[in-house]
Amino acid sequence: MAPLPFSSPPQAILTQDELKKIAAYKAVEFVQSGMVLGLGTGSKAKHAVTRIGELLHQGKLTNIIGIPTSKMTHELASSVGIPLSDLDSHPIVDLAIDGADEVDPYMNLVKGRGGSLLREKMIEGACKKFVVIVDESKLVEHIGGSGLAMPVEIVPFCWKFTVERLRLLFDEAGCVARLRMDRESGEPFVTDNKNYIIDLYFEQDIGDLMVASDAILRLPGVVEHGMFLGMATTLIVAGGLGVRVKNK
Ligand SMILES: O=C(CO)[C@H](O)[C@H](O)COP(=O)(O)O
Repeated sequence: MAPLPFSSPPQAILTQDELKKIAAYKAVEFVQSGMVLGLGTGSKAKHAVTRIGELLHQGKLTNIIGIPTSKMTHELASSVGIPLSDLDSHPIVDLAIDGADEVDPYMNLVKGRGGSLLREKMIEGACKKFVVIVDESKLVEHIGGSGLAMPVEIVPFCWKFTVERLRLLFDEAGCVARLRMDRESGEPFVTDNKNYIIDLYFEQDIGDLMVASDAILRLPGVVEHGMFLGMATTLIVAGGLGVRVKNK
Protein backbone atom coordinates (compact mmCIF):
# COMPACT_ATOMS: atom_id res chain seq x y z
CA MET A 1 0.00 0.00 0.00
CA ALA A 2 1.32 3.47 -0.88
CA PRO A 3 2.32 5.50 2.16
CA LEU A 4 -0.16 8.12 3.26
CA PRO A 5 0.94 11.68 2.44
CA PHE A 6 2.19 13.75 5.34
CA SER A 7 -0.52 15.84 6.80
CA SER A 8 0.13 18.98 8.80
CA PRO A 9 -0.03 18.38 12.53
CA PRO A 10 -3.49 18.97 13.95
CA GLN A 11 -3.91 22.58 15.02
CA ALA A 12 -4.31 22.95 18.74
CA ILE A 13 -7.72 24.29 19.59
CA LEU A 14 -7.21 27.48 21.50
CA THR A 15 -9.55 28.74 24.18
CA GLN A 16 -11.08 32.22 23.92
CA ASP A 17 -8.71 33.39 26.62
CA GLU A 18 -5.65 32.03 24.81
CA LEU A 19 -6.76 33.81 21.63
CA LYS A 20 -7.18 37.05 23.56
CA LYS A 21 -3.71 36.62 25.00
CA ILE A 22 -2.11 36.05 21.58
CA ALA A 23 -3.80 39.18 20.21
CA ALA A 24 -2.80 41.20 23.26
CA TYR A 25 0.83 40.08 22.96
CA LYS A 26 0.76 41.10 19.29
CA ALA A 27 -0.46 44.56 20.32
CA VAL A 28 2.35 44.86 22.85
CA GLU A 29 4.86 44.39 20.00
CA PHE A 30 4.03 48.02 19.11
CA VAL A 31 5.33 49.21 22.48
CA GLN A 32 8.82 50.72 22.60
CA SER A 33 10.97 51.82 25.52
CA GLY A 34 10.40 55.43 26.54
CA MET A 35 6.73 55.49 25.52
CA VAL A 36 3.80 56.99 27.38
CA LEU A 37 1.08 54.33 27.12
CA GLY A 38 -2.69 54.45 27.42
CA LEU A 39 -3.68 51.26 29.28
CA GLY A 40 -7.15 50.01 28.36
CA THR A 41 -9.77 48.20 30.41
CA GLY A 42 -11.27 44.74 29.89
CA SER A 43 -10.14 41.17 29.43
CA LYS A 44 -7.89 41.81 26.41
CA ALA A 45 -6.34 44.96 27.81
CA LYS A 46 -5.64 43.00 30.99
CA HIS A 47 -3.40 40.58 29.06
CA ALA A 48 -1.61 43.52 27.41
CA VAL A 49 -0.99 45.28 30.73
CA THR A 50 0.32 42.08 32.32
CA ARG A 51 2.63 41.50 29.35
CA ILE A 52 4.02 45.06 29.54
CA GLY A 53 4.72 44.45 33.23
CA GLU A 54 6.58 41.21 32.37
CA LEU A 55 8.71 42.93 29.71
CA LEU A 56 9.58 45.74 32.12
CA HIS A 57 10.55 43.15 34.73
CA GLN A 58 12.76 41.35 32.20
CA GLY A 59 14.43 44.63 31.20
CA LYS A 60 13.17 44.24 27.61
CA LEU A 61 11.22 47.50 28.01
CA THR A 62 12.44 50.50 29.99
CA ASN A 63 11.24 53.98 30.85
CA ILE A 64 7.54 53.27 30.26
CA ILE A 65 4.82 55.44 31.73
CA GLY A 66 1.27 54.07 31.82
CA ILE A 67 -1.94 56.11 31.90
CA PRO A 68 -4.71 53.77 33.11
CA THR A 69 -8.25 54.12 31.74
CA SER A 70 -9.97 52.86 34.92
CA LYS A 71 -9.40 52.27 38.60
CA MET A 72 -9.31 48.52 37.85
CA THR A 73 -6.50 48.95 35.32
CA HIS A 74 -4.72 51.33 37.70
CA GLU A 75 -4.64 48.56 40.31
CA LEU A 76 -3.50 45.89 37.86
CA ALA A 77 -0.82 48.09 36.27
CA SER A 78 0.66 49.09 39.61
CA SER A 79 0.60 45.46 40.77
CA VAL A 80 2.73 44.44 37.75
CA GLY A 81 5.16 47.32 38.28
CA ILE A 82 4.22 49.81 35.54
CA PRO A 83 5.01 53.41 36.61
CA LEU A 84 1.76 55.38 36.31
CA SER A 85 0.77 58.95 35.55
CA ASP A 86 -2.21 60.86 34.16
CA LEU A 87 -3.19 63.17 31.33
CA ASP A 88 -2.56 66.29 33.43
CA SER A 89 1.14 65.37 33.66
CA HIS A 90 1.38 63.59 30.29
CA PRO A 91 -1.12 65.15 27.88
CA ILE A 92 0.40 63.43 24.86
CA VAL A 93 0.18 59.65 24.79
CA ASP A 94 2.35 57.71 22.31
CA LEU A 95 0.25 54.58 22.08
CA ALA A 96 -2.89 53.14 23.64
CA ILE A 97 -3.95 49.48 23.67
CA ASP A 98 -7.54 48.50 24.42
CA GLY A 99 -10.36 46.12 23.51
CA ALA A 100 -13.70 47.05 21.95
CA ASP A 101 -17.27 45.75 21.97
CA GLU A 102 -18.00 46.32 18.26
CA VAL A 103 -15.85 47.27 15.29
CA ASP A 104 -17.21 48.22 11.86
CA PRO A 105 -15.30 47.92 8.53
CA TYR A 106 -14.09 51.54 8.96
CA MET A 107 -12.64 50.75 12.38
CA ASN A 108 -15.31 52.76 14.19
CA LEU A 109 -15.88 51.24 17.61
CA VAL A 110 -18.43 50.77 20.32
CA LYS A 111 -16.80 50.71 23.75
CA GLY A 112 -17.94 50.93 27.33
CA ARG A 113 -19.75 47.69 28.01
CA GLY A 114 -17.16 47.43 30.79
CA GLY A 115 -18.20 50.89 31.95
CA SER A 116 -14.94 52.82 31.41
CA LEU A 117 -15.81 54.71 28.25
CA LEU A 118 -15.21 58.26 29.49
CA ARG A 119 -11.62 57.77 30.67
CA GLU A 120 -10.98 55.51 27.68
CA LYS A 121 -12.16 58.20 25.28
CA MET A 122 -10.15 60.96 26.99
CA ILE A 123 -6.93 58.93 27.02
CA GLU A 124 -7.33 57.20 23.66
CA GLY A 125 -8.32 60.53 22.10
CA ALA A 126 -4.97 61.95 23.26
CA CYS A 127 -2.82 59.18 21.76
CA LYS A 128 -0.83 59.20 18.53
CA LYS A 129 -1.53 55.53 17.85
CA PHE A 130 -4.49 53.50 19.12
CA VAL A 131 -4.24 49.72 18.82
CA VAL A 132 -7.53 47.88 19.30
CA ILE A 133 -7.69 44.17 20.13
CA VAL A 134 -10.84 42.15 19.38
CA ASP A 135 -11.95 38.65 18.56
CA GLU A 136 -13.95 37.97 15.40
CA SER A 137 -17.26 38.04 17.26
CA LYS A 138 -16.84 41.82 17.69
CA LEU A 139 -16.76 42.56 13.96
CA VAL A 140 -20.05 44.11 12.74
CA GLU A 141 -21.32 45.68 9.52
CA HIS A 142 -23.00 48.61 11.29
CA ILE A 143 -22.23 50.10 14.67
CA GLY A 144 -25.29 49.87 16.91
CA GLY A 145 -26.85 47.24 14.67
CA SER A 146 -25.76 44.17 16.64
CA GLY A 147 -28.71 44.35 19.02
CA LEU A 148 -26.24 44.70 21.90
CA ALA A 149 -25.79 47.72 24.13
CA MET A 150 -24.51 51.12 23.04
CA PRO A 151 -23.44 52.68 26.36
CA VAL A 152 -23.93 56.34 27.25
CA GLU A 153 -22.52 57.83 30.46
CA ILE A 154 -24.86 60.34 32.13
CA VAL A 155 -24.94 62.31 35.38
CA PRO A 156 -27.17 60.69 38.03
CA PHE A 157 -29.19 63.92 38.51
CA CYS A 158 -32.73 63.29 37.16
CA TRP A 159 -31.48 60.29 35.22
CA LYS A 160 -35.00 59.17 34.22
CA PHE A 161 -35.44 62.46 32.38
CA THR A 162 -32.18 61.90 30.46
CA VAL A 163 -33.08 58.28 29.68
CA GLU A 164 -36.33 59.40 28.10
CA ARG A 165 -34.57 62.14 26.09
CA LEU A 166 -32.11 59.54 24.81
CA ARG A 167 -34.86 57.11 23.89
CA LEU A 168 -36.83 59.79 22.04
CA LEU A 169 -33.73 60.77 20.08
CA PHE A 170 -33.69 57.31 18.48
CA ASP A 171 -37.43 56.61 18.56
CA GLU A 172 -37.50 55.89 14.83
CA ALA A 173 -34.75 53.30 15.23
CA GLY A 174 -36.89 51.47 17.81
CA CYS A 175 -34.62 52.44 20.68
CA VAL A 176 -34.92 50.90 24.13
CA ALA A 177 -32.90 52.71 26.82
CA ARG A 178 -32.05 50.99 30.11
CA LEU A 179 -30.23 52.10 33.21
CA ARG A 180 -27.33 49.68 33.75
CA MET A 181 -27.56 47.84 37.06
CA ASP A 182 -24.76 46.38 39.13
CA ARG A 183 -25.37 42.63 39.13
CA GLU A 184 -23.92 42.10 42.60
CA SER A 185 -25.54 44.94 44.54
CA GLY A 186 -28.73 45.28 42.49
CA GLU A 187 -28.12 49.07 42.62
CA PRO A 188 -27.41 51.27 39.59
CA PHE A 189 -23.93 50.67 38.17
CA VAL A 190 -21.70 53.64 39.07
CA THR A 191 -18.70 54.53 36.90
CA ASP A 192 -15.25 55.56 38.14
CA ASN A 193 -16.47 59.15 37.62
CA LYS A 194 -19.54 58.54 39.83
CA ASN A 195 -21.94 58.64 36.89
CA TYR A 196 -24.56 56.22 35.58
CA ILE A 197 -24.57 54.25 32.33
CA ILE A 198 -27.58 54.05 30.04
CA ASP A 199 -27.47 51.17 27.57
CA LEU A 200 -29.23 51.90 24.28
CA TYR A 201 -30.56 49.03 22.16
CA PHE A 202 -31.70 49.68 18.59
CA GLU A 203 -34.06 47.67 16.43
CA GLN A 204 -32.90 49.46 13.30
CA ASP A 205 -29.81 51.15 11.91
CA ILE A 206 -29.17 54.55 13.54
CA GLY A 207 -27.89 56.07 10.29
CA ASP A 208 -25.03 58.58 10.14
CA LEU A 209 -22.86 57.93 13.18
CA MET A 210 -21.47 61.47 13.42
CA VAL A 211 -25.01 62.87 13.41
CA ALA A 212 -26.02 60.38 16.11
CA SER A 213 -22.91 61.23 18.14
CA ASP A 214 -23.55 64.99 17.98
CA ALA A 215 -27.21 64.54 18.90
CA ILE A 216 -26.36 62.46 21.99
CA LEU A 217 -23.65 64.87 23.14
CA ARG A 218 -25.99 67.87 22.79
CA LEU A 219 -28.35 66.46 25.44
CA PRO A 220 -27.79 68.11 28.83
CA GLY A 221 -27.04 65.39 31.36
CA VAL A 222 -25.02 63.31 28.92
CA VAL A 223 -21.32 63.09 29.73
CA GLU A 224 -20.06 60.85 26.88
CA HIS A 225 -21.11 57.98 24.66
CA GLY A 226 -19.39 54.77 23.63
CA MET A 227 -19.01 55.43 19.89
CA PHE A 228 -15.29 55.87 19.16
CA LEU A 229 -15.39 57.21 15.62
CA GLY A 230 -12.23 57.42 13.54
CA MET A 231 -9.99 56.95 16.57
CA ALA A 232 -8.47 53.47 16.08
CA THR A 233 -5.31 53.36 13.98
CA THR A 234 -4.59 49.60 14.15
CA LEU A 235 -6.91 46.66 14.61
CA ILE A 236 -5.76 43.25 15.81
CA VAL A 237 -8.33 40.51 15.28
CA ALA A 238 -7.93 37.13 16.94
CA GLY A 239 -9.74 34.27 15.23
CA GLY A 240 -9.61 30.54 14.74
CA LEU A 241 -7.01 30.94 11.97
CA GLY A 242 -4.70 33.18 13.98
CA VAL A 243 -4.20 36.90 14.40
CA ARG A 244 -4.81 39.48 11.67
CA VAL A 245 -3.48 43.05 11.81
CA LYS A 246 -5.20 45.85 9.92
CA ASN A 247 -3.87 49.41 9.75
CA LYS A 248 -5.88 52.47 8.91
O1 LIG B 1 -14.81 49.33 26.49
C1 LIG B 1 -14.42 48.56 27.31
C2 LIG B 1 -14.54 48.82 28.77
O2 LIG B 1 -15.25 50.00 29.00
C3 LIG B 1 -13.72 47.29 26.90
O3 LIG B 1 -12.60 47.63 26.17
C4 LIG B 1 -14.63 46.48 26.07
O4 LIG B 1 -15.80 46.22 26.84
C5 LIG B 1 -13.99 45.18 25.60
O5 LIG B 1 -13.74 44.36 26.69
P1 LIG B 1 -13.13 42.90 26.51
O6 LIG B 1 -11.70 43.05 26.09
O7 LIG B 1 -13.29 42.29 27.88
O8 LIG B 1 -13.97 42.21 25.47
